[in-house]
Amino acid sequence: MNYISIKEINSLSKWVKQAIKIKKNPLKNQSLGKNKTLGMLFFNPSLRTRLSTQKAALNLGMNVMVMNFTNEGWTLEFEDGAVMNSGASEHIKEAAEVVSQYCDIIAIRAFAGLVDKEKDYQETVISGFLKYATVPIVNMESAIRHPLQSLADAITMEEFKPRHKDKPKVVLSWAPHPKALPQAVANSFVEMMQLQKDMDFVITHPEGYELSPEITKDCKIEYDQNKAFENADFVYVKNWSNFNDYGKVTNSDPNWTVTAEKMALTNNGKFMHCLPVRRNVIVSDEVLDGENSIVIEQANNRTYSAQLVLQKILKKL
Ligand SMILES: NCCC[C@H](NC(=O)CCC(=O)O)C(=O)O
Ligand SMILES: NC(=O)OP(=O)(O)O
Repeated sequence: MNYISIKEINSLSKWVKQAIKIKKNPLKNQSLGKNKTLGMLFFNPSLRTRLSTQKAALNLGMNVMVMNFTNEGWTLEFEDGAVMNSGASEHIKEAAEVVSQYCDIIAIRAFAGLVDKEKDYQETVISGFLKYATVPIVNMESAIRHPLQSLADAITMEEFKPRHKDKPKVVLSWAPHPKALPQAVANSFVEMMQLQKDMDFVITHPEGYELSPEITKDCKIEYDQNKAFENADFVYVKNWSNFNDYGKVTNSDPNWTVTAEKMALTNNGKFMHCLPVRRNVIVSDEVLDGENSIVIEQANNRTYSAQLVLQKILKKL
């Protein structure tokens, strides 16, 4: 079993219940991972993913090895048949096969390059590992998906959803950012929302900032952010760079920053963000530090989302 996309989940509600059970007693399965090794490979920075996934593995009694490819690994070649006479020192074929001999599970973080849309949307790095590794692969944010994040988001919404309402309203809102960021978090959030049975979902972003139509499919899009926020129970905020004008920042309108005035339009809505977040660019201090901000608990749930995934994989080894 691999965990590449939220689509690996057969029943989201069951997985969320199981994760909440793990959260109540995280050390219950400490012998499950005994003598098993998790290898975590990072091609980009991380705080939450690195520590929560490691913590999850330790809760299961696993050994953990972490490697940063950015400064410490050989530059990898991903193209079959490549003549390797320039930058890359090692082909993914050997690298993935070798790492598989040391690890029982390999977890990978490899962001989008945001230059070549086709390459990013083909998931070159994670697909290379899937092709050549001989052990299960876990996605710790790939070019286009961040499924450990969106599972943690689903856990968090279950914990904080209003009990009296049949169909909570959830808004995914774009917000400005000075750098070009990947679409992965937003994509996986959308895919997770498509698995939710009883929630109203709307995406809001400036015109021209549409996500991949293959991912958003039948999702409701509202270009008026204020309208989208009306009566929302959860406001999930994230910047992404332009998908059509690929990887470019074509809008940095500060009117899209989430402020207390905007949150006042919601149904006492909870503020969510995957973190790290740029204060007073994505969201005002007032909202982020306010009592309806659930970003810290959201980050806490990363441990239980990772632990559930590792637990399921370990049981199948
Ligand atoms: N893993 C959570 C988000 C990671 C990444 N954010 C960032 O790179 C923010 C960097 C900055 O704000 O400088 C993203 O958007 O996919
Ligand atoms: N949310 C998240 O994935 O955080 P890191 O990038 O710090 O791991």
